[in-house]
Amino acid sequence: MAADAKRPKREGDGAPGAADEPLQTFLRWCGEVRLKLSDKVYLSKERTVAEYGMLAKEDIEQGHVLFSIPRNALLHQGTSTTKKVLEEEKGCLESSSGWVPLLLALMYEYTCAESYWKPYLSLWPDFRKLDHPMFWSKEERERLLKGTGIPEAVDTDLTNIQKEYNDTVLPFMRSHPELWDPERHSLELYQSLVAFVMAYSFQEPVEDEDDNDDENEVPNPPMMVPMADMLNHVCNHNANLEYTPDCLKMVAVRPIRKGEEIFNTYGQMANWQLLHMYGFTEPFPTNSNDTADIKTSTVYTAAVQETQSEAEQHHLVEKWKMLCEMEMVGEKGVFVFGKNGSLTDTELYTTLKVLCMSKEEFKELQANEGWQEDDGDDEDSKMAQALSLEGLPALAPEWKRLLHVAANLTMDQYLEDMDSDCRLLEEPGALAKLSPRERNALNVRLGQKSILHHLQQLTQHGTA
Ligand SMILES: C[S@@+](CC[C@H](N)C(=O)[O-])C[C@H]1O[C@@H](n2cnc3c(N)ncnc32)[C@H](O)[C@@H]1O
Repeated sequence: MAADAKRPKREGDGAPGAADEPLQTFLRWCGEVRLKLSDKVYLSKERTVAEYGMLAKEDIEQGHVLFSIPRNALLHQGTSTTKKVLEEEKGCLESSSGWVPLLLALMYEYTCAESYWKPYLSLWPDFRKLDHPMFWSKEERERLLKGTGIPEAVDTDLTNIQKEYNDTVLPFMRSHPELWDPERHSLELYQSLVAFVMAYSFQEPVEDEDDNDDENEVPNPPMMVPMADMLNHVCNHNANLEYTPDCLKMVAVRPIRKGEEIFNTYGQMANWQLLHMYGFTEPFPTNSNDTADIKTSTVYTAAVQETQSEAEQHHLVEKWKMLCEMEMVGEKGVFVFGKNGSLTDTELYTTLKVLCMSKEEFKELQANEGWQEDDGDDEDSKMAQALSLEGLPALAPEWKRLLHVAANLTMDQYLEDMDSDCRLLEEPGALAKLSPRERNALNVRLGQKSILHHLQQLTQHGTA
């Protein structure tokens, strides 16, 4: 038909993604590096939640390997052209983040026309699409995100990025002018690559031979995993990355129907974490991993408010000191609440127990220099049960009261005006009028407020 003949060719006509040249180049490269993609899936920028994503061409059974990536296709400090200097001089590249070697490797590979990873990295010709709060103005962060914990986290990131670049990266680049040029490999590029690593990299879990939680375990450095990082995230994901000695495999964790998007998991992420690290949120209230924090110091403030006499206040100071020494609380510490209750049950349980002790009980605790460890697993499950949502109403009245006051203080201080936010959800079309940043901020705030609100309700009556 004439009309059809005149219709300009759109992406999506013919084979999926056929008109996307960078994607085609990437797929050819995947073949060359022996990255195997199942016939049952394809990459697309259409019908996905955000730019590139993967879709099912046909029904997929649980356990199906969607793709497998040989380890030599992974991009990290040990596979980059810069490997030798990064390895030989690793002592100069230590930093609190542990990301400097990967970032140096990425700066080189991203700007090198002959890079082995060029077809992969060319999928992102610039990083303007990354919209992490670190790229918002400070004023916008404060206005939209006050009280969520994000502005503080971003301030720390920006300070660290600048310091890391000036103190570690710049001197290293200057001593290797054959690989890096500070004019080209600027602070601006470095910051974009930090955001890229935040949102696109993977961290292989440390193999735990003894099967015990070793707090001193050194985490593996992050790495870039081509193809796996084209998958978007939802909490109710349908695929998962498995690590084997030869390759990494993305495996369907439940049956997936034709046309469905393949979703990986980036971990159990609350919306504030998703926004901070990935620049997006899941629409309220769909994120089952959402959380709200109460600062440990706010529980102390609540205890002070509830104290009647000077003598009791004096005891509180002593109790707090002991809790700090026990590392249950701290200046920057928080108690985390999820949709099913406290996620920091040991710390919260101990804090409430100590703060609500009688003078005699506390004296005894001081004399014993802390209490004897109870039977580990049993005690842990008792605490988790007590601080689950069902357990909260049955807590001792004074424990409940402390939690209630702390939740009120958090709500008052940081997350005012819940009603006006909620009204937005009810007004037809109101959400559509918001900018993506405003919508993301609203999802974070509503999630945190609803958890705190629930906590307020469950602890409302000072009696069991
Ligand atoms: C690992 S990448 C996934 C591939 C990405 N869609 C692309 O086109 O490059 C992570 C980024 O995808 C986007 N993303 C992932 N899951 C999302 C979701 N459920 N909703 C909105 N954006 C999402 C975010 O921008 C995030 O920073």
